Amino acid sequence: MLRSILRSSTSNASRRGFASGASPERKVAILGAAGGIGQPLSLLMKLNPLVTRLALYDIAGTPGVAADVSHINTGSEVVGYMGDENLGKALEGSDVVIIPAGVPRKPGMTRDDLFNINAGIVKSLCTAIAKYCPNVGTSVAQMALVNMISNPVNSTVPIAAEVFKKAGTYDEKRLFGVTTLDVVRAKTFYAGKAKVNVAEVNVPVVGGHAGITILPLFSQATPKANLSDDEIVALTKRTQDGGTEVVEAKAGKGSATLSMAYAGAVFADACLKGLNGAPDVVECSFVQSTVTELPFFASKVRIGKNGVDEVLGLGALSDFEKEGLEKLKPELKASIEKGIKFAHQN
Ligand SMILES: NC(=O)C1=CN([C@@H]2O[C@H](COP(=O)(O)OP(=O)(O)OC[C@H]3O[C@@H](n4cnc5c(N)ncnc54)[C@H](O)[C@@H]3O)[C@@H](O)[C@H]2O)C=CC1
Ligand SMILES: O=C([O-])CC(=O)C(=O)O
Repeated sequence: MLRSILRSSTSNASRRGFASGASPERKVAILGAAGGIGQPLSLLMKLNPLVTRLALYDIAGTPGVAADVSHINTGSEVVGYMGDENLGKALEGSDVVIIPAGVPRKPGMTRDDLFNINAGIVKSLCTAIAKYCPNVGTSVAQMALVNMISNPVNSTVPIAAEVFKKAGTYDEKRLFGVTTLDVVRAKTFYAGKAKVNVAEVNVPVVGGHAGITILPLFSQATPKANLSDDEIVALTKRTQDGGTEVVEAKAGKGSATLSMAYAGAVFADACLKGLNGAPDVVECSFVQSTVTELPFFASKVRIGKNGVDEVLGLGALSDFEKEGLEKLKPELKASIEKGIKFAHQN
């Protein structure tokens, strides 16, 4: 896996940076870098050759994580920042800001049960991003690409959007909810059931990032396989419950961290490639959208030099997927509205 990230990131085309002919300097900041996701994600971003500066921020523990990661003999410079007073320095000049800050679930909790704590954390971090991150090297102030991992993603992304709107820095092309782990799981589970090479599998996952709002489109999965309706129903449920499967297995010690760090690294790598002008960078992500009547929705997104180049449509859906789409809308709508309301009232 590590090799595949490295290989994909070190192809000659990526390293050349396409448009400029030289690999551009890229700063990545990780907020929540000392946590269960943050630490392995810091490691994976240190291995990414598209990164030249890595800023590791947390309220505690980052000096140790940064010292440790900084000894790895790859090209990027690593700096740890701890405490609110250093957040601005961590953020300044960032091209991509990844946010895995906040509390994880325990068995019996939903992602929405994290709202009360994580909404405030995300709001304060996004307020700082709006203040410190507009890149100043360009004629137009441009926000960093924000990769939101903190749950509940269905609400934290709308919160971020409202914070940026209030600050006058909102650019809908630059805000991404990270739903890559749903795709990673869908690929793994499909490959196992269909008995195909997992490295060749593609499965779009649309909707949101909680329970039934996670809608894998196995009818579009490639390579094609003749799976029964019952097998598709079971694969769909397992993908939707993938997070809970890990929460229960960890039995009170948190939620997915290692697979999430991998997924976060894949998504951040796609953002860096897009910024650098690589062609055809497409990943699923929860973004501002007109694909359905909901203001935010996860679907395939083409990422380019300014962030979202194009939000791709859903394509042909099976009857089972059409039903799943209608079923998820009320929950997703409520989660989005909850986030917006929180941002307005706090
Ligand atoms: N989008 C997705 O697919 C996934 C999202 N998650 C979510 O990611 C979040 C983090 O999960 P873990 O890393 O397992 O939790 P963790 O508790 O291990 O780490 C969270 C880190 O955030 C830090 N933190 C808290 N407040 C902060 C603030 N104001 N500024 C900066 N850092 C702050 C903590 O000090 C801690 O180091 C959770 O909300 C979890 O639900 C987890 C897995 C998948
Ligand atoms: O389930 C959780 O709480 C963490 C998460 O979002 C995931 O693993 O997909």
